[in-house]
Amino acid sequence: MIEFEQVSKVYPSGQKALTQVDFALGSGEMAFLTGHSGAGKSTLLKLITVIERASAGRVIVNDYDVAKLKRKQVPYFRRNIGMIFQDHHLLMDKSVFDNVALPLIIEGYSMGDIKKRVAGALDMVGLFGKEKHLPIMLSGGERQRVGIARAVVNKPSLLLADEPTGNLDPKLSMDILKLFEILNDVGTSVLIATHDLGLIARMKYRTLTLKQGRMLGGEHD
Ligand SMILES: Nc1ncnc2c1ncn2[C@@H]1O[C@H](COP(=O)(O)OP(=O)(O)OP(=O)(O)O)[C@@H](O)[C@H]1O
Repeated sequence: MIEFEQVSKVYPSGQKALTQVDFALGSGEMAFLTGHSGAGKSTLLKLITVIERASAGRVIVNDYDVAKLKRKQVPYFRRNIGMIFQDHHLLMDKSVFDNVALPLIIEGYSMGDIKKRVAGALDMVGLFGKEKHLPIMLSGGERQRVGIARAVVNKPSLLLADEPTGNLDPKLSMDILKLFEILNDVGTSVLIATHDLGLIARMKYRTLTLKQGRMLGGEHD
């Protein structure tokens, strides 16, 4: 599903973000990615989604060697990856329905299909009935769940989350992680970048640790 072979990333400023990183995330696996601020977590996720490209090494995602993807192939490649952000990146002037429907509209689904899938995604995150609300009318945890519904509405095989619980209290954080578990149970691969060691400790998943751009060898439960 994801394979990094000796991957390094140096930004044009000269800043080294990742150095010779090797790791693999298998199909259907769920893992945490952790490390101090500036360790390279966001950069690693950006290499997977081809927001950034590696300076050296090989990144393979869903059987694609991403270095070989042409710029115009990237949007198609990304359809199979759901992305969740700490600050949810919702369109604040659009309803919950419109926010969640966005990936399907871009992909050209029919309105009938869109309604069915959006309803299913909102049901899964416990927001059924809130389609017409604007994000401003929702709590922080609810907004985050709208972001999750949007990320999974087109049933991607891989879900990436960058500090998805950063602004949430422990109870809400746990609720969000339980949602990831539900998605993982139906076969979605999930990689969650987080600082929240307390959260990691409470879950029994593999943990990948970055330190100053290097992946530490020992993986622990
Ligand atoms: N666009 C960029 N241009 C130059 N340097 C960058 C850029 N993005 C990140 N960096 C640098 O690369 C290093 C890794 O940053 P990255 O955002 O991947 O870390 P992180 O582990 O996600 O940190 P945080 O937990 O604080 O979000 C840092 O030194 C950062 O300053």
